[in-house]
Amino acid sequence: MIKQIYSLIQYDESVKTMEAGADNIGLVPMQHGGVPAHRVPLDRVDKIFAEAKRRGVTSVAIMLTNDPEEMLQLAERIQPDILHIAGDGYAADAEFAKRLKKVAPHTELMQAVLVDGEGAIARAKSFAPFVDYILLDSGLAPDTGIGASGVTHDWNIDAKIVKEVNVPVIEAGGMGPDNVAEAIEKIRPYGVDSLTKTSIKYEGGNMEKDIPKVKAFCEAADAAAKKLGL
Ligand SMILES: O=C(O)c1ccccc1N[C@@H]1O[C@H](COP(=O)(O)O)[C@@H](O)[C@H]1O
Repeated sequence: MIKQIYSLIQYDESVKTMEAGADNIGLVPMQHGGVPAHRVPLDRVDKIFAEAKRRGVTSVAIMLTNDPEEMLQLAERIQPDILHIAGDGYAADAEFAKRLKKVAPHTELMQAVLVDGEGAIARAKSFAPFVDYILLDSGLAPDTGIGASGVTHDWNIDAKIVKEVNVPVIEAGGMGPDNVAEAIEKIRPYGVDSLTKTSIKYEGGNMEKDIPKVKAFCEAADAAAKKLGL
């Protein structure tokens, strides 16, 4: 079971998050869009992703800008393992996937799908022919895009998507140590993702990872997957 942990900001907390069991680490490289306090300067992104590579941890860069040209420039500059598109006004298409391969040949593509009703099933299916992963998430906010809501959505829809879409699915949205096992049992995803419930949030939008909670999340996910033989 892949455990994907967002949103890393500092180098030290990134190292501790990897040590706590994260398989994928996600962050917001400096760009137009997203929560300002979460944006990471590119020289620090390089340092964090180099350490991830050294440890065999997958690096994920989330795109909250709605400008595909800015996304491609960032992908070319950063060369993340996965580019995660989650803006409120632009979603990946086949042409974008082709262009991404040209500028970042080793970068895989992950598209966030807002699960706001049964219509999410058709949306997820429409991305499947050209993305490497689908991430199912909750909450759409102007400027900050799909996710970071800290709330769950209808897991029955997610379970249908996992069965019907032939692409690995990462489950996100309000996931934490308290509910990750239940989500895995119900949805049977390829991976699970957590931000809010494994972070300490401060006034003004600043936050840091809560390392004991990251560890508890990873352990609970692994135990649930083992129990189910996943
Ligand atoms: O990571 C961010 O800063 C971010 C900002 C804006 C939208 C999405 C973002 N991250 C993604 O949202 C999920 C779910 O968050 P939560 O656990 O419900 O709070 C997060 O893990 C990222 O995939």
